[in-house]
Amino acid sequence: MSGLALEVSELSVAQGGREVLRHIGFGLPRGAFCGLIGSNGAGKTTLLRAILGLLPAQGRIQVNGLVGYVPQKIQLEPDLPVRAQDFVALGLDGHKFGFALPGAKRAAAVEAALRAVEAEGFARQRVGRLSGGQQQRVLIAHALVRAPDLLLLDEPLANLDIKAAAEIVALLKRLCRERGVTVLLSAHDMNPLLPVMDRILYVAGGKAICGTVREVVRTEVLSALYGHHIDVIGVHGRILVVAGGEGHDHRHDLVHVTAIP
Ligand SMILES: Nc1ncnc2c1ncn2[C@@H]1O[C@H](COP(=O)(O)OP(=O)(O)OP(=O)(O)O)[C@@H](O)[C@H]1O
Repeated sequence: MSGLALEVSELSVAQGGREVLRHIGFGLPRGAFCGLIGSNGAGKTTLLRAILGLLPAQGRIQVNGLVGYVPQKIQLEPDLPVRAQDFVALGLDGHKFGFALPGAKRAAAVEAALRAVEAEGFARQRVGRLSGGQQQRVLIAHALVRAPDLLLLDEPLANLDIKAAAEIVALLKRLCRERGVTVLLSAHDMNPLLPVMDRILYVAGGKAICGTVREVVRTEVLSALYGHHIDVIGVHGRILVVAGGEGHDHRHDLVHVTAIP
């Protein structure tokens, strides 16, 4: 059996008639924590949706196991009469499961997923009334309840404060370590992920490069990816990735990084 949880080669994906990703390829080892990093519009959501088979794509995508997905920006109404534990149980009813689990097994699966994200304490509260960080835990438990091998998360740290984001990152890292789950998590800021990333998958200009942070976050590597000069600069214990060049749109190209491990 392959030691890879996900293998992608020669993948091209178009959105609205435009090729957003062009001939990208990478592999993720089982149990790896991989940050999918890129500016807004770089194609992170497109890649995750292609892996899920939700978008037509050219090339090869092989997922070795079951996939769980935490989509971007779910809005949960405060008055939605659904408790956190009920929401997690809905994860068992996905069309791919095909049959209903008996009650006791169902309850045990929900309980295990809630425990994995340390959400037992608010399991009986209405999901729409939980804090952003608590809701994110419930969304992860919803994706975890079928015990996926590969967990895809689309910008799960957006809208969280630094502490809540760090807690989510730590619990995801624990899932990698203790359960061998492979995590692919998209973010426009790699900063909060630096302490945990085994791999970084950096997307820019329709291309992608995958490796360790040390291998990828380098002036020459990112310059080649962007197709113009990039500086990776250390400032006050942080590292800035700065894109320059005449006629280039600078708005999204400053990425703050605390340290290269
Ligand atoms: N349904 C669609 N129809 C047409 N173009 C689309 C569609 N969805 C996305 N795009 C375009 O594809 C490109 C990649 O979008 P995508 O959402 O994958 O980027 P992203 O890296 O996830 O960015 P963000 O962080 O802003 O979500 C963008 O230029 C976007 O405008």
